[in-house]
Amino acid sequence: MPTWWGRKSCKNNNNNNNSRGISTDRDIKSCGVVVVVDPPLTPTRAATPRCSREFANGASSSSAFSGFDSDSTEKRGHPLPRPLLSPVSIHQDHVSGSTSGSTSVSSVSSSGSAEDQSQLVVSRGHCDVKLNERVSPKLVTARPTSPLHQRLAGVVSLESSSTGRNDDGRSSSSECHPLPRPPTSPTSPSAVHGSRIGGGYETPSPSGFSKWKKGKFLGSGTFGQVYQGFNSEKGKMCAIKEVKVISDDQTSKECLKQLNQEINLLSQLCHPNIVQYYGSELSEETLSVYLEYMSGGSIHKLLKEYGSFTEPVIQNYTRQILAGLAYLHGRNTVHRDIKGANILVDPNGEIKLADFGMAKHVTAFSTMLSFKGSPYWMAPEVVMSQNGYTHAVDVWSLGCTILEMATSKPPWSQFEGVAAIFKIGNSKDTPEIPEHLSNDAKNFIRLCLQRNPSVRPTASQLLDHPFLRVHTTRVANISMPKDAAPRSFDGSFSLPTRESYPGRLSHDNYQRQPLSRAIKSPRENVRAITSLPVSPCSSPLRQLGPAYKSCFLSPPHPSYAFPGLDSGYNLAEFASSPFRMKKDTMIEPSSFRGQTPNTPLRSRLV
Ligand SMILES: Nc1ncnc2c1ncn2[C@@H]1O[C@H](COP(=O)(O)OP(=O)(O)OP(=O)(O)O)[C@@H](O)[C@H]1O
Repeated sequence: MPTWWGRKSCKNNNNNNNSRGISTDRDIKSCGVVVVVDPPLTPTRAATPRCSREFANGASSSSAFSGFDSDSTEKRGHPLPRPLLSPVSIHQDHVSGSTSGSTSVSSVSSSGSAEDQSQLVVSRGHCDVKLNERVSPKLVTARPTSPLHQRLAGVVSLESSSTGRNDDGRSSSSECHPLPRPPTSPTSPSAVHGSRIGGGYETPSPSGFSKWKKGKFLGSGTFGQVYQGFNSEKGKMCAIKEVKVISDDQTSKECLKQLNQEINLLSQLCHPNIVQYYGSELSEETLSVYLEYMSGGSIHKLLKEYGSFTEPVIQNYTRQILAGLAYLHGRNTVHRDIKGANILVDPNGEIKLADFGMAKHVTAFSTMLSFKGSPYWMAPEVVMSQNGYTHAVDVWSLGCTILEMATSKPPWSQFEGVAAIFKIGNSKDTPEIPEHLSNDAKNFIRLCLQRNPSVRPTASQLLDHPFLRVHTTRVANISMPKDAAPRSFDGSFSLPTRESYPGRLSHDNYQRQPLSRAIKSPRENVRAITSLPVSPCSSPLRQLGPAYKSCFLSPPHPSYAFPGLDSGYNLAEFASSPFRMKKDTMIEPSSFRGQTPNTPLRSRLV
């Protein structure tokens, strides 16, 4: 069994043995990066009764997105409507790699400074707080409007640097004044519960009673344990992600920071293909995050249990992953750790992106130089830490995840950690693509795995790819959520027309198809998608593809043909397309506009 399968065994495990074979700093430095091997976790103390408080999201701060990069958002303003406010903001580029999972790697930035700072900056609304002392519990209750849980702040013990400055150059302040509370969104789960949004901290029960009941253990991640959970007030299931709070343990601090980052980010997001955040609580010794429960577990787990997926399943999952990514990227956020283990599946085959501990907001002034994620899924530019990187890293990782779904293994899994990193970063090779996949699938994967990130298509563009465009709506009785359909820039649904892709109308593999009917409206497009027949082979685009030979052919559905649009993609044409992703456009303020889906917030209450 390849060593990469053994990754779980080294997470939060005292027998932390770095199963990926990433052995020494020296080895990795030789290929341009520094790998920090996990130290074993400090054994956790026995749990004490909960004295739970949900994080207040309510402290108002105009820099609600400051957790991504508060500096730039404050200076430039955020063109999107202000999202729900975040309790804790963390300058993530300075996340330590030192205690992350065995596959987490910290690189040397272009400036030559390793990003393994153990001292972190927490930004609290308007003021960045230098938190290097444990704050007394009395102080916590005296400042109920603060968005940051004071006790957590004390435990995480954060400070920016010895200079007292954040890495963005702004002074840290040890003062933080109470902020007015913002109006709450009626659609927000937290608002309804009155626990997190705008309500300040929930009054802790003297008995330590929590409405969230912890159930069976689901698994360990790099940053904590996950349990099944139950909301005793609402009677709904949830997943509980838990990290022990141990004030003097560096690993615990790192885990807390990652979890806070996840809270911060997830609380801003609402999309059918992104796991929903319900709330969080800090007990005496534990930070718990309550998330939408996905009973199917991860794609990684399904692959392990049932083997590789068939192409229609890959198609369906990929489409949903991309819908989530397009939404995320539309909010200028990069996931940075897309892989089977971080993509959850529900019993109906609905897919949700999870594990936002690595995610990062991209701003006009920052490109990312940190080296985070899982090596086998990492884009070359991440491995090489060259010139920063952008949303394209997720597209590369998606390509790797498709290969993972098709073969049960990530690309280059035959290589040990350092060799794999070298292969990704220093070779010209691209991962092997299985022969059994259709031409559409192969073409799609090749587009994702282009070494030059600037020619990789964006997630939104990939949603229009024939591999996904022609699809079944039901795979094993799976209904495709309408939000997983191609989403146009303004959040409405649309299918591509000749006008939208002027440069992509030919491909050797496909014949020009006759036009049948024009799609009249985005709504109609959605209906056209969701009412398609089940057979994946009915596509007119597949008539010359290998899938035809091995599948039962059903007649083409009229709505598969689009006016003036050929079926295929031409890699060269795509690369020269004006629609291809350019780094500059990723950070243009104008690109921020209109990408927030205009679907109403879903109320997912536990
Ligand atoms: N919302 C959820 N619903 C159901 N299971 C979940 C949920 N979130 C996580 N899990 C499961 O819990 C386990 C640990 O998840 P976690 O996200 O902590 O780590 P991971 O993604 O496996 O690894 P890493 O953190 O290193 O990326 C996984 O098996 C995952 O499938």
